[in-house]
Amino acid sequence: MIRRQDIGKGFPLFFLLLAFGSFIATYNLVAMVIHYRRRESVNQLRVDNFASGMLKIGRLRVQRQLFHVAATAIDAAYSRWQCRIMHYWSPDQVLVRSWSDLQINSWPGLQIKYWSGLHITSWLGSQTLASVRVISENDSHAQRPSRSVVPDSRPSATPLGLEVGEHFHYTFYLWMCLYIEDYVRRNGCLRKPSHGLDNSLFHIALELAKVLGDEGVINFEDVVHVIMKITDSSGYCFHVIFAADGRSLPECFKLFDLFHILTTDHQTVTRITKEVIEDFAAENVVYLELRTTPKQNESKGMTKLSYMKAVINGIQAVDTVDVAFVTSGANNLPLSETTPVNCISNCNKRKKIYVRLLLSIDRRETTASAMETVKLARELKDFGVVGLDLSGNPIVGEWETFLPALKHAKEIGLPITLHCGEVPNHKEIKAMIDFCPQRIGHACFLKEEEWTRVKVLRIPVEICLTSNIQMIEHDCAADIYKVNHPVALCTDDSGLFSTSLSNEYHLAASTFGLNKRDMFILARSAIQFSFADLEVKEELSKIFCEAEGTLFM
Ligand SMILES: CNc1ncnc2c1ncn2[C@@H]1O[C@H](COP(=O)(O)O)[C@@H](O)[C@H]1O
Repeated sequence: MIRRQDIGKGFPLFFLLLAFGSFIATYNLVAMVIHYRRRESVNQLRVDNFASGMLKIGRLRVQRQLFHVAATAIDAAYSRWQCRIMHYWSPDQVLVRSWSDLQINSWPGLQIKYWSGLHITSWLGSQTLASVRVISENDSHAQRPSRSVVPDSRPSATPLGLEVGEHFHYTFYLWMCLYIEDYVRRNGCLRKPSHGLDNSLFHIALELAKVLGDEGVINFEDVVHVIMKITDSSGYCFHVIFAADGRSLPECFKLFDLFHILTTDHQTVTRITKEVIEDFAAENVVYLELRTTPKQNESKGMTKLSYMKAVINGIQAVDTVDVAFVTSGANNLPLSETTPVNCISNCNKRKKIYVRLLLSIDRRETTASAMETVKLARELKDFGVVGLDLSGNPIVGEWETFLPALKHAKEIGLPITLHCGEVPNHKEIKAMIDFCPQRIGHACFLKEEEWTRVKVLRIPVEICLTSNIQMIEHDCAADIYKVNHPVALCTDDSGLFSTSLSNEYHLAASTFGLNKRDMFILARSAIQFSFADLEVKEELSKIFCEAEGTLFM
């Protein structure tokens, strides 16, 4: 028999549960409304087929600044519940190629099966997620399934992450909260998982780093953390892979050094170049200024010239889009094996991308080596090389070392862009501004008076929002944008920072408060600051003109 007293005792608990239930229901409702509002506003900016392409942001609904990968090692009810919600909220699941060849070495036995991007709204908050399926070998399936045994098909209609099929023992949830960066660098653009791990050079980087570690060339343990940014947390979330978060500047340069050891053979250089261009073209980028440091590597028979030939071969190897990179009169140049690739025919059917190259002088170089790069740039002027860049670890090297080469470049009419103010070295910042380069990049640590001079001299600024998060924090980027100072959005090292140009525009839209037309104008204005010749600039203007008609009819 239930006593009156007991009923009285149960009441507070009942109300508590009722209140909690109502809270969750209200939260979900509000989160859902906010999510769809956001989604609508982003969809207003959707310009997937935008001929000029720079603004393709439809797929980006990323609000957070960091990139996390959380992994569940169990097929618990909680995970299932989350998967259900993930599935429910993801009418537009995206399958990003098969990752089935990936083996993550630091997790022996795991093989990624597939990946898909999702959006989740729950009491945990509204987030963009992705699910990665991996296969374990550490179980009754002692043999690693061969490719044919593991079909590459996308998941069936069952909610993602729920089917614990023959080979599925783990479900990974990726809290994909990408963040922003800026201009394009070849090695920094090594493909990352989001582009398909079959091709991931990060994967190769790990493999090769292991080999080099075994050979005693590097200390594997030192670099593996930088490559994978491993963070071990307890419980069901046990890993973070390929995270872009928290990589410090010195770590970035450690990674660059590793890339250089790993990728500095002709074949890899060609491959990376091709992939970078394809990735940008896939984003509808119509003009790509790719910068790279010509490298010498005696053990591989590599000279700065042969390095550049490998880059040019990479440009030529692109077959998914038409690439225009060779200027007229190229036939007399020293690269006899390079055939000009241009897209005159079929342009309406195939995407076309203009690719131009900037040769970087690394801050570790000597004056003589910098001078060699300038001469090479002049030699390759008709092979898409349009200018020079000074980059590299900002705490290494002296401005005076590179000055003679840069002065020479100026004299022979090669445009120059400088990594300026990546660290607060005001003596150098002043000298760089006084040099009056055609553009500066990064500009994270400029003082008020330095900004004033940049503005007075109208030196265009390459804004790399992801890479230079300080520019957002200190409102510099928004400030210079608002006063109509010439700026160009760039990606810096898209692979390293897990970004894309679309992502940069998306970020700029939220940082600067841009609407679709503002973004269009911002993208178009970059034409004048590009180092392309007049002919290309006119072509680009035409593309934008056509796009304007389509976009703002
Ligand atoms: C964080 N922002 C940055 N600041 C300064 N230098 C950077 C950079 N990002 C890239 N590089 C420079 O570009 C090289 C990689 O491309 P390449 O091997 O030349 O194609 C790096 O080694 C570094 O020197």
